[in-house]
Amino acid sequence: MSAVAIDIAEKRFRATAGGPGREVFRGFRLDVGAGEFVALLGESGLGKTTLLNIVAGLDRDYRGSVRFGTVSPRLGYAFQNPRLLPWRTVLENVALPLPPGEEGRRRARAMLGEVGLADLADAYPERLSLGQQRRVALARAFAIEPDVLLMDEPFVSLDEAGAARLRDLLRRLLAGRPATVLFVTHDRREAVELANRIVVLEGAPVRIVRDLPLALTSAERASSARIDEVRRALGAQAQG
Ligand SMILES: Nc1ncnc2c1ncn2[C@@H]1O[C@H](COP(=O)(O)OP(=O)(O)OP(=O)(O)O)[C@@H](O)[C@H]1O
Repeated sequence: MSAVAIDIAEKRFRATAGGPGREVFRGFRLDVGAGEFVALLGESGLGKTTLLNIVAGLDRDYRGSVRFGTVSPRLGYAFQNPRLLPWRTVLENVALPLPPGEEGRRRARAMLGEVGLADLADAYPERLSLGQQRRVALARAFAIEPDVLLMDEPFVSLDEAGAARLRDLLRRLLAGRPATVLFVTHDRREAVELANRIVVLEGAPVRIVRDLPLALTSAERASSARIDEVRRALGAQAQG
């Protein structure tokens, strides 16, 4: 049984005074197996965020269904923008999805330690660099020990070294707490380094044009030559 079975018969945004209506999905299906790390690649404005929002249950205005392999799965969501609450401390931001009280704060503190930000627990988000804010967002997404983790370009706008450090961190976090991951990116290198399945999307409406399983060893993932080879194999459809 799939961990996530997505079946979107139709999703459209209605026309508003500011713009035309748009059909984003029609007859779209994607099944994700338990423990898979699926990278979703596709052009800007295609519908990738909309897809994650539908899976997360944040957007219910569509025809179709999203089914999960477990009853009441825990969903973690790392948004494109870290979306930290500026009036809450770093610790309070990580504790947000946890039950209130001392146990939640203890878990949030432990997560902050795992992402290397224990020292900043009492700071406010405005003091943090973008890379640190993204670490906090990761800590918050992992704090609930998610069964399914949705990630929307979580490392965009960082320099290459910063993004590489966060990719390492994500791998370490997942090694400790395996989850099924849907990871949106524009970056083929990032997809090849992280994923064990790459799904290339085109549209509109969104359709799957490549669905590539990747069984790379960690040594192969660290090899630029091997990564370039897979990037080429992905073809011209994917950017990055
Ligand atoms: N609330 C909304 N109302 C109307 N149109 C919307 C709304 N949200 C998204 N859209 C439109 O739906 C399409 C898909 O948007 P979405 O944000 O899902 O794309 P995306 O693939 O995630 O893009 P990017 O890679 O740039 O983040 C876009 O054309 C967008 O303008």
